[in-house]
Amino acid sequence: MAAAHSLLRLSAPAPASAHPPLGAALSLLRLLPARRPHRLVASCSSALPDLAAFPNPNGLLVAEPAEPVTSHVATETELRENGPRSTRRTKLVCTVGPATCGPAELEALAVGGMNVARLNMCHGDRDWHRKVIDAVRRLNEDKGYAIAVMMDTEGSEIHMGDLGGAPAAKAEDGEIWTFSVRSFEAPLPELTVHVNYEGFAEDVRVGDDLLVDGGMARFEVVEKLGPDVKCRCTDPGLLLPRANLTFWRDGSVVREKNAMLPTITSKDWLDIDFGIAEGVDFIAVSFVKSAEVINHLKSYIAARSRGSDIAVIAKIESIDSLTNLEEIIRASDGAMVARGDLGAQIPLEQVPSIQQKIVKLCRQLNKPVIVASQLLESMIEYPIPTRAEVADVSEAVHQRADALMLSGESAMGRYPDKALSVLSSVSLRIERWWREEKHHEALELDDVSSSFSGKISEEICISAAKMANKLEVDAVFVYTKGGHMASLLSRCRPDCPIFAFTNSTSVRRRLNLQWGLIPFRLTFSDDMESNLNRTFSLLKARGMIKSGDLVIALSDMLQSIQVMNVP
Ligand SMILES: Nc1ncnc2c1ncn2[C@@H]1O[C@H](COP(=O)(O)OP(=O)(O)O)[C@@H](O)[C@H]1O
Ligand SMILES: C=C(OP(=O)(O)O)C(=O)O
Ligand SMILES: [K+]
Ligand SMILES: [Mg+2]
Repeated sequence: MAAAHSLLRLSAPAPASAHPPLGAALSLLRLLPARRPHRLVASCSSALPDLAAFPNPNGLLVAEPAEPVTSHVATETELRENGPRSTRRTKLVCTVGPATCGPAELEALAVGGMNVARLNMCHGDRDWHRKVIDAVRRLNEDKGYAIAVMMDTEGSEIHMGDLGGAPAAKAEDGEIWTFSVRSFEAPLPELTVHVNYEGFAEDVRVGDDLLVDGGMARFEVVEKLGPDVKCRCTDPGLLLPRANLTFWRDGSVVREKNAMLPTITSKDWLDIDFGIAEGVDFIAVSFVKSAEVINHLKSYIAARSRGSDIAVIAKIESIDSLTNLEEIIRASDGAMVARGDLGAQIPLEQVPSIQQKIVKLCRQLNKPVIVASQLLESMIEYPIPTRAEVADVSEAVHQRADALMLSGESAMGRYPDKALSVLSSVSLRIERWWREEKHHEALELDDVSSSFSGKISEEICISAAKMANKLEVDAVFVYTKGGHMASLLSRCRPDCPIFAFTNSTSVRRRLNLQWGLIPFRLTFSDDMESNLNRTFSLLKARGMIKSGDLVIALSDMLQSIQVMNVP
């Protein structure tokens, strides 16, 4: 194919004096690889088999939409109320559980700004999960939301059994409890709990500390009797059904044979099949230890789900993952700082610095990152958070994480909507503070792409983000087929909303997790003029932009940047 030059066009229909920083933007343009040849995508017709495509007067193929642009009710309301520059950039993930699985409760989360609904396969059966997925899809279709679904695998952690149906059990100081790998009929014998992991009695030693839920109750191993391990309670506390167990020796977590447990169990594979069949958007893999398991799952998904591209999120919560962090994140489509289990596997005081490291690494590698667990733990019971929780949420927003997650707060807490609204308002406030302080240029980003054309997209996005900040534009529009250009732009964290248009429904839902992106599914062409006009009218009709707004438009087909006022 003949090499063409990058299309680089800067059109400023308003007088330059109306935008004094324009000169600065022009100087930025010199950074762009405008003189380097690269391939120009000729036509998008082959990517639109379901559409009637016909030549327009310019000889370019224009596709008529087979379905209308998808709307974002919550975002539209935010945009109208706050103006485009001050919409929330940090995305919100809510774990759905008994407190929020009804249609009305789910809708309340949608109204509150939930971007992704998370299903934890540790709990509930597949029928229950199917009903929730259906309810989310119905909300999207009937009420115009764009909520993605994330399935989170159970993995092979060591946990207690169901307590024979009891809601909880209290362990008192000095009591001797039996932790046993034997199965029991309900009701369980007194002071006895079942442990799900066969090798448990072999792995522990007399003198080890046994922590329930990372320390909510603590025991010391005093005697081993075949399958039974006798333990003395040293920190009294409440034992909850299926509570997580870790045992510690000389100040670190013990991983004997349990280090050999598979990351994805046979039950997880069945759940994954279920997730593929139900068309979930993300699969979050618990207790990832290496990149191999991610690569394996990605090829499995590619072989089973033709076309629909499910993103794989690595949960960083196992001590073993910390030595392979970069390799794991490179292999994944995103990561989660799963502080619940992470904090039970490493000393708690190490969690904050590891969180910061993972968030930074993900941004360097252009992967979305979720900060999860106990952000607003006290709101499971109380209508307001602690000051310390607000500071924790602020820190995650300040670190520019893509998303924040609620667990028990939304799954089984008393105030799921209030917890979500705290995440939303703290995000907005911290983002505004960041903007006022003009912090956006802080992080220097290394190259992520290995291909030349990828590097061009990267440079375009970096320049567009700098221009957006300097010119204080109202929005960036990005037209992207596979979503890559949108994520590269989100990675630069520009100080304005990013409207991302893609041909693919699954790409659109995936983009929902990424910082600052407001994704739409829309069939578009190589003719930027027509794309712009159509999207301007659509967003104007929805009150999301207005005539005179200054915007930047990018396209990954033309690898172009345009600056213009909305007509
Ligand atoms: N699908 C569900 N069915 C019942 N309870 C759930 C469900 N999902 C979550 N929960 C409840 O919410 C709590 C917090 O959720 P999460 O943090 O995701 O799980 P875990 O505590 O197992 O790590 C769980 O301990 C459980 O009590
Ligand atoms: C998010 C986490 O995983 P789960 O809730 O599945 O234990 C965590 O451990 O922080
Ligand atoms: K899980
Ligand atoms: Mg976990």
